[in-house]
Amino acid sequence: MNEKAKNSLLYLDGVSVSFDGFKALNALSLVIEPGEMRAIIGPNGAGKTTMMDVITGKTKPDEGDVYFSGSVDLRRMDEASIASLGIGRKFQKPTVFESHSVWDNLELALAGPRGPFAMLFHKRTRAEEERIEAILTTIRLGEKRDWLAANLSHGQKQWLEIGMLLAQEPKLLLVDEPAAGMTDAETAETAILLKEIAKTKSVVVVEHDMTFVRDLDVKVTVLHEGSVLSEGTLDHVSADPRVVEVYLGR
Ligand SMILES: Nc1ncnc2c1ncn2[C@@H]1O[C@H](COP(=O)(O)OP(=O)(O)OP(=O)(O)O)[C@@H](O)[C@H]1O
Repeated sequence: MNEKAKNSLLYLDGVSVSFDGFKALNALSLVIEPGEMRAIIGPNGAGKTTMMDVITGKTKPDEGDVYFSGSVDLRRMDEASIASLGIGRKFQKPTVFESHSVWDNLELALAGPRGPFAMLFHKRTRAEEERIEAILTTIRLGEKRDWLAANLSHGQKQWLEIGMLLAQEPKLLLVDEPAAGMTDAETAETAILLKEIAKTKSVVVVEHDMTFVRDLDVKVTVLHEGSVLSEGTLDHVSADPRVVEVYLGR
C-alpha cells in the first residue's frame, strides 16, 4: 500500500461500478484526510450516490481500491461491519422516530445495535446523559428536547438525524444534501453546525446548494460521469471551464 493510502481516513483509487454495462463510477479516485470536511458536487447522475453506496458497502465495486483508516479494505466487508467501523450515513430524507421525543430519539440512537428493546431494561448512566446533552447543544435542539420529533421543522428533523448519527460516535460522516428543503436561515446554521462537527470528525457532504457549499468553505470535488472532473477551492472549481460547461453554467 502507498503512503497516501496509509495516512488517509478514506482512500478510493480507480473505483469503477457498472450497471448493465453503464459505468456509474469510472476509475474514481478520492482521498479524505483525517479531520477533513469535503464537499462533493456534480450534475444529476454524476455518481455521487453510487460513491456513497460503495463507501458504505451497499454496492461493491467491479474494480479499484477502497480503504478506511489507512488499511481496512472496505470491499471485503458488509454494510453492518462498515457501519460499526465508524462510518455513518445520513440520507436526504430524515428518518427520525416521529412519535418519540427529541431526547428519546437520541437515546435510542445511543443504544445503537443493542436496539430499543435493550433500552427498556437499560438504566441510563450519567455519562450517557451528558453525551445526549452535548449532542443537543451541537444540533441546536436543547430547548426542544421534550418535543415530539413530528413537531419539528424539516430542518430541525435533519439536525436531529445528524445528532442520532453523532450518538453512534462515527469517525466519518457521509451527509447527502442536508440543505435540501431547508429555509435560508436553517441552511446557514447547518453550515456552522457541520463545521463544528468537522473539528472532531471527518465529513463528506454531497450538496447542490452553492451558497451552502460556499459557507462550508472547504475543498470541493466535482464529479462528472463517474470520475473527478475538478478539485480545489470553490473559487478554483467555479473558474474551471469544464465545470462551468457540465454543471455550474447550466
Ligand atoms: N441500481 C442501478 N441500476 C442501474 N443504474 C443505476 C443504478 N444506480 C445508479 N444508476 C445510474 O448510475 C448513474 C449514477 O447515479 P447516481 O445516483 O450515483 O448519481 P448522483 O450523482 O447521485 O445523481 P443525483 O444528483 O441525481 O442524486 C445514473 O445514471 C443512474 O441512473
